[in-house]
Amino acid sequence: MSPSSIHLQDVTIAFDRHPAVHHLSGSFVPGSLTAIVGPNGAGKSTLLRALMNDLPLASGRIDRGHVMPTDIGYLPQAADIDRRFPITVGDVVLLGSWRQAGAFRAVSEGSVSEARRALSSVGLTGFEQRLIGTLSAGQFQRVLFARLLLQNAKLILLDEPFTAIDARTTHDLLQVVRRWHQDGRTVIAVLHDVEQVRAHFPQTLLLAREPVAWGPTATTMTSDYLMRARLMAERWDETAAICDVPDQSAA
Ligand SMILES: Nc1ncnc2c1ncn2[C@@H]1O[C@H](COP(=O)(O)OP(=O)(O)OP(=O)(O)O)[C@@H](O)[C@H]1O
Repeated sequence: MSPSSIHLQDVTIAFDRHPAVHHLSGSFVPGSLTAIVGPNGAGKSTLLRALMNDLPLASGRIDRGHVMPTDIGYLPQAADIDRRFPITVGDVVLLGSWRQAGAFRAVSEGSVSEARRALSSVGLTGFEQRLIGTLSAGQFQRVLFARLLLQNAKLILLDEPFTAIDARTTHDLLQVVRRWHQDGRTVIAVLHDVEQVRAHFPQTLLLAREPVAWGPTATTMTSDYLMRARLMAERWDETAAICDVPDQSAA
C-alpha cells in the first residue's frame, strides 16, 4: 500500500447497527479517478460520508494516509442543499477558501480574484452578485464545482454530481473532473450512468451494500457484475437481523 493511499480495511458502517456498507476492503490510489456505482440504497453516499470522517465506523478502519481533513473537498447530493439562504454566488465560491484562509480572517483580494477565475472556468463569468436561489440547477452545480476549485483539495468526493444536469453542463463539469485527475488529485464520484462511467472513469467500485467488484472499470462494469449487484439489492431485507458488529459505543 502506498503511504498516501486511502485504505479501507473490512469497513462496516451501520445505522442503528443495520449495516449500510458491509465488509469493504480496498484502496483508492493517490491520483486515481474512481466511480462508485450501485443500486439505490447500496451505501454509496454513506461511504462518501465515512471517507470524509462524517460518520463513525461500526467496525474496520479507514487509513487516509497523508490526506488531512482540510484536504478533502465534498460535493453533497443537490437534494441535500437548501438554496433559500440569501447568499451570493461569489460568497459561496469563497467558502472554498476558508479552510486555508481561516474562518474569521478578512477575504483577501487574491481569493476574490481566484473566485472570479473559478467561476469563469465553469462558464459563469459575471455571476458573482447573483443570489444562489435565483440560479438554475445546472448553474448552481457549476457554482459548487467552482467552490471545489478554490478549495484546492487533494481528495475530491462527488455525490451524484451530474444528476438532473443537462448534457452541455455535464460535459463541461466532466472536463473539470478530468483536469483534477490530470493534476494528480484523487477523485471519487457516486454515479448512476453506466455509459458515463465507462467513458470517463478508469476505476470503479461496484457496491451493493457489500462490495461486488472494485478495480479497472473494464473489468468491474461487466454485465455479470452489474446483474450480481442488482440481485443483491433485490435480496435486501431492511428488517433483517441486526448485524453482529462490535458495539463501539461501549468502548
Ligand atoms: N441517517 C440515516 N439513518 C438511518 N438509515 C440511513 C441513514 N442514511 C442512510 N441510511 C440507510 O442506509 C442505506 C444506504 O443509504 P445511502 O444513502 O448510502 O445509499 P445510496 O447508495 O447512496 O443510495 P441512492 O442511490 O438512493 O442515493 C439505506 O438503506 C438508507 O436508508
